[in-house]
Amino acid sequence: MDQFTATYTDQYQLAMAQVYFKKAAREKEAVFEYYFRKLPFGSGYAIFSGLEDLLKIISDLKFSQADLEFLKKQGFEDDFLEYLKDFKFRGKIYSVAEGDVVFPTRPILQVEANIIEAQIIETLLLNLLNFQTLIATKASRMRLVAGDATLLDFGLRRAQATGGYFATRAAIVGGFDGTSNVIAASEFDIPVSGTMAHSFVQSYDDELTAFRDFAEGRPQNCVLLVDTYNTLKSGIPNAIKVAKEMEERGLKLLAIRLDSGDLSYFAREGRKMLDKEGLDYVKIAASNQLDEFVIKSLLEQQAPIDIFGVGTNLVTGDPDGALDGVYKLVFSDGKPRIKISESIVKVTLPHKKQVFRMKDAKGKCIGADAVAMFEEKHIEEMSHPYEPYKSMKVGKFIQEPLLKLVMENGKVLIEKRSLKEIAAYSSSRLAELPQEYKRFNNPHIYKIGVSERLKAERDQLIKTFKDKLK
Ligand SMILES: Nc1ncnc2c1ncn2[C@@H]1O[C@H](COP(=O)(O)OP(=O)(O)OP(=O)(O)O)[C@@H](O)[C@H]1O
Ligand SMILES: O=P(O)(O)OC[C@H]1O[C@H](OP(=O)(O)OP(=O)(O)O)[C@H](O)[C@@H]1O
Ligand SMILES: O=C(O)c1cccnc1
Repeated sequence: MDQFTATYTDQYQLAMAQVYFKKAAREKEAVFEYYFRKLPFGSGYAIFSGLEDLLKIISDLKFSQADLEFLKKQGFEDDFLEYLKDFKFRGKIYSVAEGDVVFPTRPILQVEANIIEAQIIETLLLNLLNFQTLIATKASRMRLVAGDATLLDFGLRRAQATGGYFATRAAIVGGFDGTSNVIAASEFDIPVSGTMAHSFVQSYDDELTAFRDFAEGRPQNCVLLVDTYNTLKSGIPNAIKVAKEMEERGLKLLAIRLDSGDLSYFAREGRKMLDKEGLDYVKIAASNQLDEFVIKSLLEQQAPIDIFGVGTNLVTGDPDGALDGVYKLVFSDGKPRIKISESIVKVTLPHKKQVFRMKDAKGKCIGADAVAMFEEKHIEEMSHPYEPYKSMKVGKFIQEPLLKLVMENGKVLIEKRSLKEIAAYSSSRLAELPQEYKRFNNPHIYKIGVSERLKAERDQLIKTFKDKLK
């Protein structure tokens, strides 16, 4: 993660920061919030990912000497560069826990800092959180349909350049079991695994010798790719021969991999052929442009596939190129701030806030979160954010506050969790979400409400701006 210095940002952040600096506004306090507007993949929920990376990077963030020299050449002024030399993020961050299920239009994370620091970290924050949340959500959809099958990330080669690194991490948060990506596995302590490529088989004059040599070189966790020439007539029979030879040496072939054709048909035929030879322990792995829909379909066809290797569609978040997460100013210099728009959906909610998840007496999520003023502890009624006559009494519900202080004075406050722990937390939060929000077709729309106080504050602010324009 060494590539992240404070110039991992857009130039306009620095242009604004220099003006704040010159106008002696550098101690001006600001609160920005992170949220997204639209769920990706037609999903009924998203999985929040990337927080721990973000906090770690922010806590170490500085401008290098080379950064300062570059900025000088761009015309930034000496006194400002002198200030940047000692730049450190010293603010607070409140956030939803990494791995939690999250929904559009309500704050997931809040930054409270002086305005220069809060502005400089914007691009980095959006870059990390939008991407990982997108990929963790995609991975989670595959986990939902894959049941007990093993899910492996094979995506590095298809990822948008270095994005593959964080895509692997996010895939694990979303419920994948392992990866072929060695650097990410080593950095994030993720189980690493893999099979063999077609080139290995092609490089030999015959498939059987290729399989024998591979099994010799990789006696544990050996997986043979069986579709280079002919899956049923050559690949699987040769794999069976090698599996038998391994048995003679006290070893076990782990799996065969199918990478083309009708995966359900080949898996069924392959299973029969292996079982007939007493090789019922040999697993079947499948790959080839898989996604949540193909995995769901294969399992509905009762394809006996134990391991799915997923590349392109996972790490590129197909078909959604990006999560549209934004970072908006909601409070500064002692005053609430609002962005007015012709489109009511784009009018921001002012003030530092808290978000409550509504739960019934048994602790089950009822499918609603309410956004409130930060000071509010319990709310009686929540209103639809835009539709004036829609509201709901919520006083009787357990109200779980979601935004917790995770950074103070630039220091990370939360204990580092392993990815396994984050993934387990994510899965437990997803289990609390009723089924209707998890289906692929027309999922139920999760309710996001605003407290009466917050709504009144917003409406008053809109009125003030409208009155000014009269
Ligand atoms: N039984 C099945 N049910 C649903 N989808 C399947 C099934 N078998 C394979 N698929 C998926 O259908 C697509 C098939 O892709 P394609 O037509 O390119 O076949 P292919 O076998 O890869 O062809 P080629 O031999 O040229 O590589 C892939 O996304 C694959 O995962
Ligand atoms: O289809 P994806 O979900 O993106 O999964 C990854 C794909 O990458 C590999 O193919 P590639 O042709 O790159 O290499 P190979 O010769 O090892 O098959 C692998 O065999 C999968 O087909
Ligand atoms: O290990 C594998 O089989 C693998 C790894 C990356 C991409 N495709 C396949």
